[in-house]
Amino acid sequence: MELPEVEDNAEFLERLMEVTSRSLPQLELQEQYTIIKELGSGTYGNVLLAEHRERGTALALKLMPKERTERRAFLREYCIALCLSAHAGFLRTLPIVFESPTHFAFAQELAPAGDLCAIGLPEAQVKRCAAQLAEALDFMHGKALVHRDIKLDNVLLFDCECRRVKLGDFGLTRLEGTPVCAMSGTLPYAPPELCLLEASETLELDASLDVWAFGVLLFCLGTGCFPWDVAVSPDPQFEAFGAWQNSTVPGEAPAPWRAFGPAAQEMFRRLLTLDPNRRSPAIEVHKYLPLVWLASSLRELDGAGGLRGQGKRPKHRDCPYKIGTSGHPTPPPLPVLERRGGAAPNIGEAGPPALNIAGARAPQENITRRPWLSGHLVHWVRLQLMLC
Ligand SMILES: Nc1ncnc2c1ncn2[C@@H]1O[C@H](COP(=O)(O)OP(=O)(O)OP(=O)(O)O)[C@@H](O)[C@H]1O
Repeated sequence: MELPEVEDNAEFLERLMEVTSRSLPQLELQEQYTIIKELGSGTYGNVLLAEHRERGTALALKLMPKERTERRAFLREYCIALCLSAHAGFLRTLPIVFESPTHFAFAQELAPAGDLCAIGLPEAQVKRCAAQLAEALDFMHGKALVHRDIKLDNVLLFDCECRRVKLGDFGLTRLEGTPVCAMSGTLPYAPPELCLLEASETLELDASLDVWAFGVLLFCLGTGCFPWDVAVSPDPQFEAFGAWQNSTVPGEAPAPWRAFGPAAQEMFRRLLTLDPNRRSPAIEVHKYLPLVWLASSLRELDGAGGLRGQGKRPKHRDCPYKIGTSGHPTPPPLPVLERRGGAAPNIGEAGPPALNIAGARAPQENITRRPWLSGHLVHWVRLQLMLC
């Protein structure tokens, strides 16, 4: 039996969410996993480091309180995360999903080096991040998905040299064309077209929104600072940048942008084009990888933890592990297991839905990938769709 033809991505997502919802185990807290510590928390929930009691496997468990989370929102985030797992640029989502009386939860692979908030990186590492994130964005944009929350906190590290970084957190991800209101997304990363929206207005989602946030993120990585507080007047940093962008013959770049050489300045002007219709695609960053990014006057600072410009600094964090003599990162020892707040939560294992969104663009070739759908996932999806 073939998978049914799917007319469009929205319909496919809806069906996948429906299938997942019907097979979602409802569990009391049992004795399957031990919660070790909190890895992070955000607006929508907590991410915990958990360990399977019998197998000893560690994973990241995203818990979303039911009192603040709509069932549909949880299902959407899980299904999109699972779909994007096919690409090496995204956190791998595991077929472990459940609801308890108080929470929704799903599991993802553990990113042992945390997120990208330890910023101010040497040029080589910034470029590594840029290359991998551009691939990831190209992949999801090719599937008409807009992440909407590109920021340092949502880039997860698998080593301290940024050889493997992945994008996570698909809580705000929607299909292109979805109308969104003002103030969705994180302020310093929000593009002007979003910042300028009136409360009564909506904007049709477009990949260019992620590209702008990607440009801001790369600036943060290179300098250790945000380029502005918010991308509208009268923010002085943004006004100076806007004037530079609008000038027909661009003169000297505003001060913070002089940390970069001409090639990187051109790249930033393309990623941060004020008109979203003329903004370059994220993948165009690849064109600039062979060129020097830092300004020649500042290159001696490279490798000393990055540059330090002016402006509002993103938070900093120490790298949780050292690079071993082999050149490979040495994972940190797991913390001593300790149970927090009584019984450890239990995690149910549901059959894994998987998603092959219609209209997929061929992925780029220069990055390791898992197959889009493995054999048993195809079998599982077929079974579920037969039962629909
Ligand atoms: N797989 C993982 N491995 C290690 N740490 C993780 C993992 N997933 C998330 N984290 C940590 O938990 C933090 C919060 O995760 P996440 O962004 O998914 O939560 P959120 O509630 O959706 O946050 P936000 O408010 O940004 O939307 C991340 O910034 C990161 O530090």
